[in-house]
Amino acid sequence: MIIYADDYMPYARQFFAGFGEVRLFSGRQLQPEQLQDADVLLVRSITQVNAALLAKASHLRFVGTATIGTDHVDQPYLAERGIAFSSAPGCNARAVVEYIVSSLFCLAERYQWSLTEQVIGIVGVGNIGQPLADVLQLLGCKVLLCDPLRAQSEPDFPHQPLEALLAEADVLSFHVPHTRQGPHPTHHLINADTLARLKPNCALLNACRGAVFDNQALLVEAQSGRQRPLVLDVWEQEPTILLPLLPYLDIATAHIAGHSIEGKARGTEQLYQQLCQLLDMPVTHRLSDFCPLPAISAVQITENFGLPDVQNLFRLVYDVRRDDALLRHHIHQQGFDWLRKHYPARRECSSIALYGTKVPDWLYQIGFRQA
Ligand SMILES: NC(=O)c1ccc[n+]([C@@H]2O[C@H](COP(=O)([O-])OP(=O)(O)OC[C@H]3O[C@@H](n4cnc5c(N)ncnc54)[C@H](O)[C@@H]3O)[C@@H](O)[C@H]2O)c1
Ligand SMILES: O=C(O)[C@H](O)[C@H](O)COP(=O)(O)O
Repeated sequence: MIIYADDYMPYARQFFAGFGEVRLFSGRQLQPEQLQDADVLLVRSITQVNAALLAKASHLRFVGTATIGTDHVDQPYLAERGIAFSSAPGCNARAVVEYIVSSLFCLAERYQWSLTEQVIGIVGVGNIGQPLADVLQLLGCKVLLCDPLRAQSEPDFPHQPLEALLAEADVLSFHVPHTRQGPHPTHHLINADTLARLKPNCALLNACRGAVFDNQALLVEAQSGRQRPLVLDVWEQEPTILLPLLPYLDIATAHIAGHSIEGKARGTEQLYQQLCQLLDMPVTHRLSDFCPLPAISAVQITENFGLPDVQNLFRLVYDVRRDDALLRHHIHQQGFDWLRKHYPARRECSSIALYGTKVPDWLYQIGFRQA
């Protein structure tokens, strides 16, 4: 069996070598000729998987993407060809939650907000939006949820229409897939019209897909003198991003919200498990076999620990300002893809065990580990 895997997929050889020969490729450079003998294709979000790419892949049985988003894969085409497909739902959801929480700490410090006084709207309440809402509620924030699809299938889901969030929220964070069709398309949900309906200082955060925000409309608004807090991890037309927007952003990063070591490696592990199932093979590898020890693995919490201290604890694990500085420093010389390929190690809260006789339960609920 020949397995083609993106060269930026951690532990691909370790997980997949038992199935056959693993060949690595560079995500944006993959050509149809390379896939002539491929049985399995494992990609990340930068490879467009469609009829053109797979034209010569006559042996292909399985395509996997080690990502949550699937907008780069033509799934109907795979189904037509009888090629099994799997994504990695939830693999890096924790990392994205921690990216947003870190961004909110940063905005709160910069603008001297009390987070507990902010109304935070979450658009898209799935594998990322729901735990984000839970964490923010544990931190004492008021949260409004918008997810019309969940509202349809779950009668008790506390859905508020987007209109309400636009009018009431002090912060809006988006966690939807990028869609152009269906009853609730998300393409350019934020555009000139919706921007005009927001509170003037409403902060906008996008860590889902670039085209959920009309980037040009953001630039026009910013250049007109209205400067709201803005956080962008994802951009239209990556890797060629709208550079004139950069000076107006509070936090700008290179589509790395989900790039914790755990998040990326879980993606590989989930695809490995899917392939084992498809081929009826036993699961013999686990992420814990490969994941390195974190640099800091334990913290002592005393009885004086309170809500205001959580920001310091959190910053021990992840501080989004590091990634913002990396983008601003390297984007002109090295570029967007280089930043993603050379992303420095980052762990999740679960890598830190908390010790102490009175560790508040909510710290574990936020994601830290029990010693
Ligand atoms: N920046 C990153 O590194 C990164 C990492 C992971 C995922 N993502 C992106 O985030 C997206 C969300 O991830 P997830 O795991 O939460 O996905 P999910 O499928 O679990 O949840 C998405 C939710 O959005 C809802 N939704 C769809 N259309 C909507 C609309 N018009 N308005 C409001 N809600 C709508 C769905 O009902 C669903 O509950 C992914 O599709 C992916 O594109 C980005
Ligand atoms: O959808 C996802 O899971 C994320 O956008 C993912 O983190 C993208 O990272 P990439 O696959 O491009 O490295």
